[in-house]
Amino acid sequence: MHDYQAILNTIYQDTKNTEDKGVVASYIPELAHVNRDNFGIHLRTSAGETFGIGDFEKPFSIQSISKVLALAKAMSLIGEDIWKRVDVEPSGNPFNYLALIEVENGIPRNPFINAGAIVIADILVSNLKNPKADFLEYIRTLTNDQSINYNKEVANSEKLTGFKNYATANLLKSFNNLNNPVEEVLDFYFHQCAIEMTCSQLSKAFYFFSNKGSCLQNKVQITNQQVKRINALMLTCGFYDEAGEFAFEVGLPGKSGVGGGIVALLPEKFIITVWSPGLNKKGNSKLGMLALEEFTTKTKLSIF
Ligand SMILES: NC(=O)CC[C@H](N)C(=O)O
Repeated sequence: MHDYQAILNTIYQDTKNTEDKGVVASYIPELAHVNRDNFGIHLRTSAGETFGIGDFEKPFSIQSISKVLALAKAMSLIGEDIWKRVDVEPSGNPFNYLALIEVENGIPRNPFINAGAIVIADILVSNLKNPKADFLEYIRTLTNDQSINYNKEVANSEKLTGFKNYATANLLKSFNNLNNPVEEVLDFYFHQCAIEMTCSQLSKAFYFFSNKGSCLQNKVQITNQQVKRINALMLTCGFYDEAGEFAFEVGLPGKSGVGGGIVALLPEKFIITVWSPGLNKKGNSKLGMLALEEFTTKTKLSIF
């Protein structure tokens, strides 16, 4: 049995004073105000025990971490039909890379690069009655927490400056892989990314990926097979052109966001969430990667 609290404390102390903490994302202007010194780690075991250190109860912008929850919701709505519109291969390119869409005739490489996530957003806009309200409700149900909300300033900030995402959506539309108007899909996508959650709320939300598809309240959200697929995608595509490095150093399925959060999990064992807003060159949390590497090294708990 591991003493998780002691392990988290050690990792926090070891990592906190790293000199190069990376750079806070500023291409979404509203995110640039976040203090780079925030640092929190939270772990939830499958048995329901929880451990935390540092800023694990402070809300932050989950950004691309939301893409995993959006994919899970879309899979529960339309199942295997998703794969007619999005592929399941790692892209080896940055999350907002445009050229591949053109080369591959409008079928994004995977659901976690922006192009793929925008197609998933389109599926949710088509299949949810009140897309923004229903998606928020989904996350509140997964976590059993009504306090979770969108940060409208972050969503609007991205709407004003998200030229590359507009280009992506327009390109997808030109290949007939977007059924709804670009504005509507991106409004949903920017809100989805602008959800604010704490490390402990994210550990709760991702619980069903470590629990064969059943959430905290033991309600089945997606099938066991769908969970296997989503975890496989997190492992191969969750960190864009750094997915290999994350598997190599950490060895867990996981997902990052430019808000500086990373969630990773070991099926039927635990979910661990780290938040440190400074990013490395690939757009993944610098200290988050270091902390998770130390965690799986110390505990020897990885899928390998
Ligand atoms: N990697 C990320 O977290 C990117 C999400 C951000 N909303 C974007 O579309 O650019």
